[in-house]
Amino acid sequence: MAYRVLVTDDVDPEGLALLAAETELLVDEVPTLPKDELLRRIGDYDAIVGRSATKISAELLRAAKKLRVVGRAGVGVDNIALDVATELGVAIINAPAGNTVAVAELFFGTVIGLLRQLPAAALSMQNGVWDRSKLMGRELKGKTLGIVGLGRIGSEVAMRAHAFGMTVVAFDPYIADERFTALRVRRAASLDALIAESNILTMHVPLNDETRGMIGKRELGRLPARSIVVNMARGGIVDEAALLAALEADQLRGAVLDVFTAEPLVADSPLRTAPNLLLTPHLGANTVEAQRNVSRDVCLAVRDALLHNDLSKSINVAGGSGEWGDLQPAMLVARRAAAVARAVLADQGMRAVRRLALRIGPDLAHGAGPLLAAAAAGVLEGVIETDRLNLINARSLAEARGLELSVGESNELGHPRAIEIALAGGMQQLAVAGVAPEDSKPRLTRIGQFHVDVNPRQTLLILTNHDVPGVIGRVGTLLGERKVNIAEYHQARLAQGGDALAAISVDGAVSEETRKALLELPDVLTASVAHFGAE
Ligand SMILES: NC(=O)c1ccc[n+]([C@@H]2O[C@H](COP(=O)([O-])OP(=O)(O)OC[C@H]3O[C@@H](n4cnc5c(N)ncnc54)[C@H](O)[C@@H]3O)[C@@H](O)[C@H]2O)c1
Ligand SMILES: O=C(O)[C@H](O)COP(=O)(O)O
Repeated sequence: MAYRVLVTDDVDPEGLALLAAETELLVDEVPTLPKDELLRRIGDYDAIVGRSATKISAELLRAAKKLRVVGRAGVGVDNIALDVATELGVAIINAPAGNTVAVAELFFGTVIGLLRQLPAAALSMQNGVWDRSKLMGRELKGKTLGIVGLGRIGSEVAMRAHAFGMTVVAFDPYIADERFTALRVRRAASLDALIAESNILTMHVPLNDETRGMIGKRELGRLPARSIVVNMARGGIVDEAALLAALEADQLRGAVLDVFTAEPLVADSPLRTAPNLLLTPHLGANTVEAQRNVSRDVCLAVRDALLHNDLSKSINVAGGSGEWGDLQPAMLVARRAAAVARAVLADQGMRAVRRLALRIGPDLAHGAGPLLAAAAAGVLEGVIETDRLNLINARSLAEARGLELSVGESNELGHPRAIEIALAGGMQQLAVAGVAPEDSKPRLTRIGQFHVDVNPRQTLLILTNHDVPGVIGRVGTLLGERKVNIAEYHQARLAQGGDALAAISVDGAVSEETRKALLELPDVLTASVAHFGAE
């Protein structure tokens, strides 16, 4: 089956070639499309790859019935309706690291340009003028640089600032002290404290409800006299009207803006003629190297998501960034253990699951988010009507049905890569456990109190019976007569002559009629079937 990928917004050809090289991917490259045209065409596509110029709105996502992946060749995803994408199970993949250096270098280029009046100097030379006295500049050395947001770009700016002999201070409540120490950056106790000492204040945070309008009239008024403000992150983080007023009042030495509340900036914007304001048309990521990097990164991840269902680079799987190679078997165990627990409880009359508690061994602690999503998917599969149940939307779909989800690390599961799913509702509960060792196949190891050892392949039959001779033979004969092939048969009991449980892994499906026939056999007490969906 071929997947169709729509590419907009001038994405670098090196990444696109990686997509086009796959026979199962059909790539259509178009210029940035007007909203209505994109809306009309999007229904045909499994993936879209673009940059910030294409708005991936809620309306667009709801119209995109086949869409599985949105690839963003860059960092910012404020042009994408993330909540709706998550609800619909559409993976959002960006390229977070490829353009970091490009922005950091533009920061120094523009700030030095502003301090040394380079735009005015170049213009004067073009106009035949030679006037050095009007073009007196200032140095970076000895100035205090205040960085808001010590993430990828903020860090690269900090490292380079040391080379210029600057004092570097930053405000970022989400970054640990160790990182500040490693970068030799002093932590400001608050944004106000940072502002109070910054000769140059630069923003490197995402645009969100917390950061919109973060630097307004009040904050600009608290900067030391003759400071510089730089915004290369997103338009709206620095209030444009307040900045304009401060520049016109000669309150600041100057400012640099690379990003704007509305892009492209309208031709008659008052910002274009504001004094001491150096403007660039969103050039932060516009280097050959950065565009090549982000295009390659995002196209590889989009390819893997479409062709190999690898969602590890998707930013809307909770806690899911990073490598998932070692997590895949554990996710399979989590999903299948949850499906088994749900099937067994449903046959005991408990259909409305209220709580899902996941416990994981210490070696899986890094995968808590994706493993919880996998478990939620296991509880929901076959129960809810959706053709897009996946690791992206499973948690929100489960929570929307009133299911409480929790995850915790435990050393008491008997294996560092063990997984236990406990489902509860009403008075009933059941725990199903398994392991995903690094060197052997994933197994289910416990169903309720019964110790089993079975590889959860296509379908698992779970029978309880009296522990008397002859049951295994009768079950085997019945399944054989109905052409159900047994892959593994694991019988467990708590005590001789008591109740026993059989975990029977079979190829293909087991019909409801076969399940009922099993229940008719002497000494069989319950029969549950867990059909596992696609991995
Ligand atoms: N101009 C351009 O072309 C261009 C290019 C790349 C990135 N960007 C923008 O730059 C910004 C930063 O990119 P990045 O790759 O460094 O992101 P990042 O996620 O690595 O870093 C962002 C940092 O902001 C911090 N942060 C979040 N909220 C905060 C708050 N309220 N106060 C203080 N700190 C806060 C986070 O803890 C994080 O460390 C993004 O908005 C991105 O879209 C612009
Ligand atoms: O968020 C980003 O990566 C930058 O703002 C670059 O955006 P662009 O890809 O539209 O140039």
